[in-house]
Amino acid sequence: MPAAAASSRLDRPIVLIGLMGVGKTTVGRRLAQRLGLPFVDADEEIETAAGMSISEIFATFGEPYFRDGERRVIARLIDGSPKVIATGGGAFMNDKTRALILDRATAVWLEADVETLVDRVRRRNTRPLLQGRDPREVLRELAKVRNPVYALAPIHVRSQPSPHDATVKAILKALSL
Ligand SMILES: Nc1ncnc2c1ncn2[C@@H]1O[C@H](COP(=O)(O)OP(=O)(O)O)[C@@H](O)[C@H]1O
Ligand SMILES: O=C(O)C1=C[C@@H](OP(=O)(O)O)[C@@H](O)[C@H](O)C1
Ligand SMILES: [Mg+2]
Repeated sequence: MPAAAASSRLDRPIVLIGLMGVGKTTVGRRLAQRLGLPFVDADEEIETAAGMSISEIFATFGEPYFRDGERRVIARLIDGSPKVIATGGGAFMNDKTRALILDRATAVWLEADVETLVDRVRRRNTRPLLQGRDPREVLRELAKVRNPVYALAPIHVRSQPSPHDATVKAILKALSL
């Protein structure tokens, strides 16, 4: 791609979407470093704004309240200035949030098979949707419902096995950067 077209990719925020454990937060941070752009994790922003963890928000106010806060936070983050934004796995499922991302950002769907995700979510057991349930079963169900919606993103990248930098490289290639 010509340099001008490639750099226009960076005029808008890059937004990572995909299932829990695929690497949006960790890979997003490294991608931002590599591009010299700010990095923001939407879940962390929500936690800071609420003064509570995601689990506490779900337990105290319920998922619909969280989704509304998530939509408002992402709307604020997509302010046009170039940056890398990692979303939580459910953000792109909200019609308004998705419309906003597709309209004002470059959405990158990071995908991995369910067995890889199960292995990765084991490392941090704070995700409320996985509490008290078999993660494999939940992730299989979510993949079935969500993957066709994630597929609306213009860019699709398979998460590579460690090191994370291989995934960063795959994203840069897909973005022609
Ligand atoms: N490409 C990768 N290879 C190996 N482990 C990874 C990779 N990407 C992410 N991980 C690991 O998987 C776990 C979940 O990653 P995280 O960034 O929190 O995912 P998400 O934000 O999509 O839920 C973390 O322990 C992270 O280090
Ligand atoms: O898939 C989801 O609905 C969720 C994913 C989580 O973020 P990660 O995808 O970063 O784990 C977090 O937003 C919340 O637990 C809900
Ligand atoms: Mg995350």
